[in-house]
Parts: sequence; C-alpha cells; structure tokens
Amino acid sequence: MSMLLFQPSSCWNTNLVSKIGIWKTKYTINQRKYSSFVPYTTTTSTSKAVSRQGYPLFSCKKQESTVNAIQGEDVPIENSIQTTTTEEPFTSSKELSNNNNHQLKDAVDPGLMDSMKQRKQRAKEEPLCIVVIGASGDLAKKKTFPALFSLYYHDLLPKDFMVVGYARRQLTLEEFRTSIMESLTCRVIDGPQCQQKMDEFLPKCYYMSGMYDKAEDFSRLDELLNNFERRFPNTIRVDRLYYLAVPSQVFESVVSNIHRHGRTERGWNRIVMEKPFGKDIQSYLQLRNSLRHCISEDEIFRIDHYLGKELVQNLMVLRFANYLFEPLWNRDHIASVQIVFKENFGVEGRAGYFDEYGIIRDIMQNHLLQVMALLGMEQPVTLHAEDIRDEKVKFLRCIRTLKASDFILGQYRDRQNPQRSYLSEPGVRTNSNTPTFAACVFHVDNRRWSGVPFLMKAGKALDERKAEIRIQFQSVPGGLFSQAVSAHLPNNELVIRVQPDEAIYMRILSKAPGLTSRLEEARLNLFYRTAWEDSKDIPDAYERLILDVIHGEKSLFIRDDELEVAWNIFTPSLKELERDIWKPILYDYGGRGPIESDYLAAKYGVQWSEGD
Ligand SMILES: NC(=O)C1=CN([C@@H]2O[C@H](COP(=O)(O)OP(=O)(O)OC[C@H]3O[C@@H](n4cnc5c(N)ncnc54)[C@H](OP(=O)(O)O)[C@@H]3O)[C@@H](O)[C@H]2O)C=CC1
Ligand SMILES: O=C1O[C@H](COP(=O)(O)O)[C@@H](O)[C@H](O)[C@H]1O
Repeated sequence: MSMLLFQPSSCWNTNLVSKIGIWKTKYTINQRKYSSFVPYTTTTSTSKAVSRQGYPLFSCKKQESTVNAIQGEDVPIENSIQTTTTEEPFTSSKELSNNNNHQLKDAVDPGLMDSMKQRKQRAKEEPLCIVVIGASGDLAKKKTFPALFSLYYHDLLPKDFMVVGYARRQLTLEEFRTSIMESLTCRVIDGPQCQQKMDEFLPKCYYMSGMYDKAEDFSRLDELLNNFERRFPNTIRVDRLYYLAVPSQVFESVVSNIHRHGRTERGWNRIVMEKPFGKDIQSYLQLRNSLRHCISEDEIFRIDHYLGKELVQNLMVLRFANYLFEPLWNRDHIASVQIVFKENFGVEGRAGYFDEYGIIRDIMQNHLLQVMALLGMEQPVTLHAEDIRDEKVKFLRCIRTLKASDFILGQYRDRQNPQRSYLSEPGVRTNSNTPTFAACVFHVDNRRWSGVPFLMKAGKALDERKAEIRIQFQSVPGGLFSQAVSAHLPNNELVIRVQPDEAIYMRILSKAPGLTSRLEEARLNLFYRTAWEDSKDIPDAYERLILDVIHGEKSLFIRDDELEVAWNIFTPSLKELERDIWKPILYDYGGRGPIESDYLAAKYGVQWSEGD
C-alpha cells in the first residue's frame, strides 16, 4: 500500500493525495447478500478515510461485536456475517466528495433496515414480562413506569405483557398500583382515552416484595412470571426484560439471582442497568467480571438516558447529515466547547444514593461525557451500534486523564432556610464532602481537537433547570467592523439546548435594520416548539430507550469498553478529590454556583455562556 501524505490540515488537497479509492464491502447475513462503499486514502498499515481537512473519518476494521440476525437468536457477527472486500479505485476529488455525500444514506443499509422491521414485528407478537427491580424508588416512579405507560398508550408494547414491580418495601397490590397511577401522565392530552388506557394498563401491573440477595424470593418471582407465560403455548417465544432501577451496589446479587432463578428458556432475557456503573475503574471492572459469569454483553443494556434525549440523538444528524457544520468542526474554527447541566432543586429524598456518588459520578462521568463523545467523535462507518460505539471509544481514548486541579467543586447550602441545605438532607453523612456542583476542563489530544478546551459544568440547586451545549467559534480576524460594535466583536456561538424547550440556534452578528451601520447580535433559530407542530409530543428519553431494549437495538446504550475508558478518565481525579484537603466550596441554593468556576474558565480564556 502506498503512504498517506501527512499534510497540515490547511494544505489538504485531494490533488496531493497519491491514492484515493473506495472499498466495496460485500457481506452476507444469513444467506442474504449486501454491499456498501467506503472511500479511503491509503496508509502504510490500515485503510483510512480522510476528510477534506485531513481528519480521519473512519478506518476499516474487523467488527468484533454481535448483531441480531434476521431471524432467530442474537448471534456473534463472525458466525453470521462473511465479508469480502474488493478495491475499486477512483481518483477525482469530485467523485470522492460525491461519495461522501451519500455516506449516511448508504450507511442505513436496506438489509439491516429489513432486519430491524422484522425484529419490531416479532417484538409485538412475543409475550413479554417486564420486571422493575427497585420499583419503590424515585427513578421507577418518575421515569420507568410513566415511560412504560406511554409506550402502552401509543400501542408500542407487545400485545401480551405483564409488568412486575419488585423491591424490599412491603406494599399491597393496591398501594403499588395507586403509587404508579399517581405518576402516570399522558403526554398527549386527550383525557377520556388516557383514563381508559390507564384503566387497562394498571391491571397488568403486579408487585412483589423481596430481598435483592435472596434466592427464594427470586424463585417466587420466577413462579409469578411462569404463571403468566403458561398462558401461551410452548411453541410461542416469550421474553423477559429486567429493569434494574437500584443503585449499582446491588447489581451483582440481583443479576446472579436472575441468572440462577429468573431466566426464561423460551425467548430472550435482557437486563437494563442504570448508571453509574460502579464508583471508579476498580469497582467497575470488579462488577463487570462478576456479571460476566451470569450474563453476556448481548443481554446487558447499560442505560444512559441522555442518549435517548431528542437533541442528543440529533447531534449525529446535525454533524453528519449537513454539509455546513463538519468543515468547521475542529480546532481551526472552534475556540471552546461548553457542556452544562443545571437543576433548580436539590437531592430531595435521594441522599441515600447521592451522598455515596456525588455530582461527578451522577452526571459528568456518564451523561455529559456521552454528549461530549457524540460531539467530538469522527464520523462512524455506518449507523450500526458497533460502529457508533467504536468511534465514541476512539474519541474517549484521546481525552487526557483528569487531575483534581482540573475541577472546582461545590456544595449547596440555604442560609435562609437551613433545612434545605445539602447537609440537612436526611441520609447525608455529617460533614459530608460530597459535591453537588462541579466544573471541570477536558483536553482532547488528537488532531481535530488539540488545544480546544472542553468545559463541563453540572450542579444541583442552581438558578434554573437547563442542559445545553455551547460551541464557541474563533473570533473574526481583521478589524473591519471594530468601529461598528461597542466592545469587541462577540464570537459566533452554536447553542444546542437539550432541555427545557429544545432548540438549536446560532448566535451571529447582523447589521441593525435602518439608517445605521451598527452591528447587533442576532440569532438563526431552530426552536422545536415552533418548527414542528408535534414537538410537544417528543417522547421522554426513557420511552425511546425501553423500546430499543425490546427491539434489541443497542446504539443508544453504553458498551463495556466505553465505560472502561470513561472511568479511566475520571478515576485518578476522583481518588485525589476524596482526600480531605479538597473540600467543596459552599454556594447558595438557587444561585449560579461557586464563582471559582468562572476563574477556571478564565484560565482558558473562556467565559461560561449564560442566558439565551
Ligand atoms: N432518580 C432519577 O431521576 C434517576 C436515577 N438514575 C439511577 O437509577 C438508580 C436508582 O435511582 P433512584 O431510584 O433515584 O434511587 P433510590 O434511592 O430511590 O433507590 C431505588 C430503590 O432501590 C432500593 N435501594 C436504595 N438504596 C439501596 C441500597 N443501598 N441497598 C439496597 N437497595 C437500595 C430502594 O428500594 P427498597 O428499599 O424498597 O428495596 C429504593 O426504593 C441509581 O443508580 C441512579 O443513578 C438514573 C437516572 C435518573
Ligand atoms: O441521572 C440522573 O438524571 C437526573 C436528571 O435527568 P433529567 O432527564 O431530568 O435531566 C438527575 O436529577 C439525577 O440526579 C441523575 O441521577
């Protein structure tokens, strides 16, 4: 193979590249043949596709993961897919760019779309038992049951299903049904039908009180599920979905009991786990090893509900389905990136969990890091789960390990109403140093992002509830308009507001209308509320994710190696920060958080962007 020319990105020019080609990859899935095209320029070792700026788009590599075969069980990819690769060289840059334009279209392989359709169809027909472990908790009540109800409301659950809540708390069936009814809301407001649907849904819900580490209790649970499944002839497949809405310290015993006493032999078993998965790299690896004796990677669905949020799902579309953004998406044009999560309430009854974990493990190591990976990764080869997750892992591996000094930590207190202070929450340890606020800065050591600070901020009990991404572009060179604005020219900014009130907008400078030459800041807006009539019907992230579990679709779930890299980035700093010298700075309930986070940003020449 010939050499890739290592040109500085600004000099990249298709005329200078010695060899451009296209891989035609043919593969067969369960006797059906498909092919796809992958453009490349050649390197000494592997074949790499390179963007116009010289950033690698993707590289051809063997897939190690698994896919669902068109019919039947999940099977390892090696067993179901045979690939042959032929090289069909072509040389003109026009052809290359044409081919790139079709990348996403080609990526949605018609064969695999068929397979997804069939999986969906099959999922509707197979009776399903859904078991929510930790059914007495906050997540189950606020998110899991409402999402299940909404799926039922929209006729997306299988024809025959049962939902079983399981937790240690003693609840009668009536108490349980009342508790879930209280939080079942209809996204679509059409009263009578909603009530009717609720009346149909609730009788399908059962409750069982049991311990997480007692085999007998799981055998009782199994019996309850068997009773339901016996209603269907043995020739019909029946499936089981276990949703673990409990803290990760009980995962091991729960999964081991499910493995021994809770599997169905008649269909799939899938286990959904909530973040955070462990507390650091060591506990994660230990958890992973012990779970491996009981369940396969195929059966695990590690949920990070931020991946199910509409705007987070839109990140890849924004970047890779538009021509506009990708050429600017690099260090030559972007000055900084900010990823911010704010909540205007405290831990409110969840201290038992939160005090053990803190805001870094609760929000940053998972939700915000996932968002950052989607923002920073290269274009995946296809939209298949494994290709997307491969790219996320590659990007995460380029992030420099964090140090304690990269962080500012805070903890809220309420001087007017001390009862609302974090330390007064029932369940918080006396003098706890657990942070409820953190700001930090990441450095990404790769060609695309070197030198661009990625700032992250997450906090509870702040001034508003908001999650957003802000991409600040470089300042405009030259002084052409310096007379026309009062201070310096503000940089362009792309804002992706994940919640509330989903929006994507660009802050630009514009001439103020009229007989003036004054420049003013203006916006190019995509407000979901006004752009799409049915935007009020945006499903909750959990609806999308639970549906994906039922369909066996994994692209919005976290793979084990992603998690390993994520913990590697955070673990050394978490260990350092747990030493007593790193006390969180107290900040006022309802405020902006510690001012020190502004100084941290200033160190990198950045100001946290606020407001709309
Ligand atoms: N709440 C939320 O909005 C979100 C939560 N999550 C994640 O979901 C998981 C559960 O969260 P959440 O529902 O808020 O937590 P909860 O504190 O409400 O715990 C859920 C249930 O687990 C049981 N439980 C709690 N602590 C322990 C313990 N130490 N040992 C054994 N059982 C325990 C309790 O049930 P019982 O005593 O009856 O057995 C409790 O009702 C966490 O991992 C969290 O990170 C993720 C996203 C959002
Ligand atoms: O995972 C978690 O997320 C919620 C915030 O979720 P959102 O969808 O309402 O933004 C957070 O409150 C909780 O602490 C955390 O565990």
